[in-house]
Amino acid sequence: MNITVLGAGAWGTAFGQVLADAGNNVTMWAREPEIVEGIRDHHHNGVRLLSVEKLPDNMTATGDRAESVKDAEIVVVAIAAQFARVALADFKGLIPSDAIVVSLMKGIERGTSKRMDEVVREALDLPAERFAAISGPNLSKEIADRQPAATVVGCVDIDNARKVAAACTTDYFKAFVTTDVIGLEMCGSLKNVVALAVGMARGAGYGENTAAMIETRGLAELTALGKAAGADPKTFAGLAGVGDLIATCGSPLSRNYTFGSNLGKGLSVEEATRVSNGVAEGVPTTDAVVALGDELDVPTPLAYAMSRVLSEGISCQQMLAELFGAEITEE
Ligand SMILES: NC(=O)C1=CN([C@@H]2O[C@H](COP(=O)(O)OP(=O)(O)OC[C@H]3O[C@@H](n4cnc5c(N)ncnc54)[C@H](OP(=O)(O)O)[C@@H]3O)[C@@H](O)[C@H]2O)C=CC1
Ligand SMILES: O=C(CO)COP(=O)(O)O
Repeated sequence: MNITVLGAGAWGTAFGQVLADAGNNVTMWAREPEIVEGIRDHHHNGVRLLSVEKLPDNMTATGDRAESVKDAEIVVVAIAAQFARVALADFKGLIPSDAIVVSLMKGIERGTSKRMDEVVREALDLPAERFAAISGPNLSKEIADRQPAATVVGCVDIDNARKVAAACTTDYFKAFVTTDVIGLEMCGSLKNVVALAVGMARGAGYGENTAAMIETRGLAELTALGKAAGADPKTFAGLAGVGDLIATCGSPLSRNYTFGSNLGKGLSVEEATRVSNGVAEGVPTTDAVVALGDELDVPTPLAYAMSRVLSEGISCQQMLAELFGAEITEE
């Protein structure tokens, strides 16, 4: 198939390699000429994915929007979530009317509290059956190294989910399918907030018990919010839920975990942002989760505590104290 990836960041590029390994013709669209030339002329992304020396031959790049998508059967969006709406507006009318649009993004839009399925569909005026989300424990560097991994493709039209899954299946990358798009979106976005908190506790020197407490309470919070938003609770026990929590909350390869860890070590939000190796989606998503919780009448103590860390600079100890009320409650 002809597949275009919009955004040649770490995951966009690594996923582009998966698609190329699966036998597709892959075109990367990037706005930076240095990245376009690197991929097109040298099969290398020296800005965002240095660990891969040579990207596959069936992978090229362009900075021209119309050219990038003109023959695309699948268009994959891998742009930092808060910029997806504005970036996609420039592609409206250019994407072939039968192409499936796939989002790799894990975030909630600040200001609107909308999930990426909502943002992408609104920006491109796309019917639900032509939208798919991909989410799972997918740390980009490990997948770029072709380590075995799995993910979940979600689309309300299961045949289209299968089509996308087939297009990204290789001997090291396995894709499952679901119709629970909302569940995938909620899992991927909310686990980043949990990873910030776990990273912060780790950076402050706390051990396994504290990490397990935050991950478990975080899972309960994202499950409650997801259910209220219309997700299938089963999704939260799968690869995109527990699976991604384990990967992201346990690895320094995660930008969210590392961002939190730097806060726990005493860096300010500005300092942690400066040293971040790519976008830490949990940072802008935290406030959006609190707003969504208010909207859906679901308590979000973890997201609220992290929002106070990010806006008021409360300590790790204060953040953890915020997770629980004074009264004794059932788990
Ligand atoms: N890295 C990972 O392991 C995984 C990431 N994800 C998700 O995938 C998404 C992308 O992540 P990743 O590739 O790693 O992030 P990076 O930080 O490496 O890259 C972000 C990408 O967004 C682009 N971008 C930012 N602002 C704009 C804009 N205004 N217009 C156009 N493009 C823009 C950047 O372009 P430029 O280079 O020009 O700034 C870059 O291509 C995120 O939502 C993330 O949560 C999901 C699973 C795994
Ligand atoms: O989503 C991810 C792994 O599944 C990547 O996490 P980060 O965005 O924190 O690096």
